[in-house]
Amino acid sequence: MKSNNIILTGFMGSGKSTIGRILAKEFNTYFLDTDVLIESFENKTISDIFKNEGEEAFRKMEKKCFEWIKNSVTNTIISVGGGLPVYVPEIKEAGRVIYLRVEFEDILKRMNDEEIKKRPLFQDVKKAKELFKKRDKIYAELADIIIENNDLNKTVRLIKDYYAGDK
Ligand SMILES: Nc1ncnc2c1ncn2[C@@H]1O[C@H](COP(=O)(O)OP(=O)(O)O)[C@@H](O)[C@H]1O
Ligand SMILES: O=C(O)C1=C[C@@H](OP(=O)(O)O)[C@@H](O)[C@H](O)C1
Ligand SMILES: [Mg+2]
Repeated sequence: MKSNNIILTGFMGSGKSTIGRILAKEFNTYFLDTDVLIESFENKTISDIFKNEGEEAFRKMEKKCFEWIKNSVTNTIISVGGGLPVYVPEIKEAGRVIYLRVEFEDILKRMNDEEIKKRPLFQDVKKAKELFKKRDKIYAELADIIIENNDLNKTVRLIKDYYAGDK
């Protein structure tokens, strides 16, 4: 299916959900966030899923969520959880993939306690840094475009310009 979706990937805290919401307004189109979808499908928070059912169960939910998106969603801005491309490498089948890249040290600066609390895999900063190093290459390999997301407005403008050039 030719979907016209735009998929935002990147590490936890790189700004996928924030930028996705803004882009959907700018493009006057729909917005989906896989974490929000999973929480709603399961009627549980991500933290509770990790705590009570474990990461493997969460990855199965992500895979199911992705399959649904791939088969049913078009013309939508989709922010995916930071781990999804690692476990669902066929992500490109559902749309154009943009990697929102931010250096780990900069992510750390923008994450407050509340943001950290929501993310089970960000509880140990050393482990999160190791995860970032491993995933950075994977995100880059699976992306159609890589954007250094330091300045929110600049990122939105770059993505808009990129799509304007497409038409
Ligand atoms: N340039 C930026 N782009 C997007 N979010 C930013 C930026 N700078 C700071 N933030 C903040 O970073 C935090 C994490 O953003 P979020 O969109 O939830 O990330 P993700 O969905 O990638 O985990 C939010 O509190 C957001 O307001
Ligand atoms: O990187 C990961 O493995 C995860 C990222 C989270 O989403 P964000 O990238 O929006 O924080 C969420 O899906 C879950 O906590 C696992
Ligand atoms: Mg998010």
